[in-house]
Amino acid sequence: MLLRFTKMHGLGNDFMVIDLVTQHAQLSAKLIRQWSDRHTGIGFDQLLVVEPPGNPDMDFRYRIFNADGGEVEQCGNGARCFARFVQDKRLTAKSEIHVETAGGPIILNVNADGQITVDMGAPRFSPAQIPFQADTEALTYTLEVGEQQLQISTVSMGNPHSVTLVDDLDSFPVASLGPLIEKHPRFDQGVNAGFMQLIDRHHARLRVYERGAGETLACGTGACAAAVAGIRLGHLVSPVSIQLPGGSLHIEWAGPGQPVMMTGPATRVYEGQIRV
Ligand SMILES: N[C@H](CCC[C@H](N)C(=O)O)C(=O)O
Repeated sequence: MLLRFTKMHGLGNDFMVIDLVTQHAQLSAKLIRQWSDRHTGIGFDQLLVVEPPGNPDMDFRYRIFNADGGEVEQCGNGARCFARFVQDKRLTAKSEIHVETAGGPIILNVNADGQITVDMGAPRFSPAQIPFQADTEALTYTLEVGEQQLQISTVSMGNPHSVTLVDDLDSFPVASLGPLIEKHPRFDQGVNAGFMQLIDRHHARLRVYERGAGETLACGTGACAAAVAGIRLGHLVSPVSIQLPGGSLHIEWAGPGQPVMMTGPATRVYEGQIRV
C-alpha cells in the first residue's frame, strides 16, 4: 500500500506529516526511525500524525513522534504545520482549529497574513509536572552536568524543557552539554535542553538540543519555555521575540495560569508517497 505524506517545516524544524483520517497505517518506532533517517529514509526531526478526535468537542487529534521513534506530548512548530496541512488537505474549512494532544488541548489560528498563532496552553512548573527530581519548586535549580554546575529553569509546555542562560550562544558547547542534559537522571522522561542568550527585555536568542532529535534549527515549545522562564526571572517582558537558528517566533504570555501564545510560519516543501 502507498501512504501519502507531506514534507513540511517550521523555521527549519522539519516534519513528515501524514493524514490518518482518510488513510490507515500501522506505525511502529522501528518504521519511524527508518523514515526519519536523512540518508536512507525521508528525513525529519518529527513525524506528525493527523487523526480523528477522541473528544467530539475537538476537531482533530495531533500525535507527535521524534526521529528516534518515541511518541511525545507536544510540538509547537509542528502545530503550525498541522494547521496548514489540515486546511490544504480540505480536512477542515475552519481557521480556528481545536486539537487534542497528549500534552493537553491547543488552539490553532490561521491568520490572514498566512502566519499561524497557537494557544499552547498554560506552562507548568512543579517538578512533578516536568517531571524533574527536586525537593521543592524553584525558579532555578543547580544541575551537575559533566564537570560543570549549571543553573537551569524547568518548564513544561506539555513536554519537558530546561532553559539555561548563557553569555555567548555561538561559542557555547551545545553539542556536548545538550545530550548530557537531555538524558540527565534527574529528568525522569528526558528533557529538551534550551540555551538562551538575552538580547534585551523583548528579545533573546535560543538554541535547543531536542529530546529524541538532537539540535534542531528551531523548537516551538522550546521558544515558549525560554520566553516564560525569562519572564519569570524578570529578564524578559511579554511580548518576546525568540530568535532561533532557523528564524524568529513571536511569543506572548500574560503570567501564571495564562496560555502561551506562539506566532510563526509553516512551510510546505513537497508531497510524497511511501510504500508501507
Ligand atoms: N523533541 C520534543 C518534541 C518536538 C518539539 C519541537 N520540535 C517543537 O517545535 O516544539 C520532545 O521530545 O518533547
